[in-house]
Amino acid sequence: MLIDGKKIAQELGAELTGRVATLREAGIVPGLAIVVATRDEGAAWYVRSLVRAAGKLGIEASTVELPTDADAGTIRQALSRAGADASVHGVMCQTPLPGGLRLEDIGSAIPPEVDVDGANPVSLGLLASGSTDAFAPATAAAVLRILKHEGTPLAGRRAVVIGRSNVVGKPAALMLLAENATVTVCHSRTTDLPAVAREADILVAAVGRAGMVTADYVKPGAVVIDVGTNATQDGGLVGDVDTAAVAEVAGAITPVPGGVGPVTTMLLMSHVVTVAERRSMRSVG
Ligand SMILES: Nc1nc(=O)c2c([nH]1)NC[C@@H]1CN(c3ccc(C(=O)N[C@@H](CCC(=O)O)C(=O)O)cc3)C=[N+]21
Repeated sequence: MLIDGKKIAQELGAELTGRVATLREAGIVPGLAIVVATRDEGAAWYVRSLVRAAGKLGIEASTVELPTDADAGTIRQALSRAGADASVHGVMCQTPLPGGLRLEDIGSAIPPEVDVDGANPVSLGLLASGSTDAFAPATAAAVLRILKHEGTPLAGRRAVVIGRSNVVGKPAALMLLAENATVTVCHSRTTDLPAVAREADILVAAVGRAGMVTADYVKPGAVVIDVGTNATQDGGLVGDVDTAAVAEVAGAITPVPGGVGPVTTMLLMSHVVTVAERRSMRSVG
């Protein structure tokens, strides 16, 4: 069975429209600032998608375009400036960053309160310690949202995450752990990866290698979440999973496109709206 991420995103969008309307009635316009210091086509696509989604929902999205040779100091300054703006409820920084910079190096400039894509190491630490105040990266949050939407049991079940990045693999593993799954995190040094993956009731693929996860990685009936967004030569998009082959074995699988991506976009919006709601509650007292 293919999981319809677009439909889940639409449901989230309908719920968000109501929450934004309530805020706007109180004179609050949720605002998202996107700092862009990359010419990466995937990032450019995502920025356009975010701006479009924000527009539909009544969220004010602004982009801060930096030169592609911007250094860490320049990016950090743009992030903290956006974070200090009272009309901004969410700040995110597009990756990949220029000059080999890592998101971990600049993410600490985003105040944790408005860190809607979980880029500040403090947010990851809060997530690890079980706090619900911090935001997980939207992509990792999308993995969990899809599993919950599908009613996939998590407690006591075996989850295997392939990939250990700070933006997907690690936070997704922490969130699965918080749901009482038994979690294994695999990576490039894992021995006999297919055998480990085959133990999974829930398999999350976040490696960034097109079609790497084949049918021999999958236990019959497992739920497979494909986080990969790999550009193909003809301008298309494929995941980390060989979807057609794995769909024959899996109980359910997210396609690419139309799986994790659309849910990610909506959850980023949802995080912005949550910050606006939190701030409005505080100002009421
Ligand atoms: N700090 C940061 N956080 C990110 O989450 C982040 C980022 N930087 N930089 C760029 C990548 C890319 N990314 C995508 C999100 C959704 C789709 C998406 O929704 N794609 C559509 C299809 C697109 C198509 O067909 O071309 C889909 O999957 O259905 C794609 C790509 C988030 N990224």
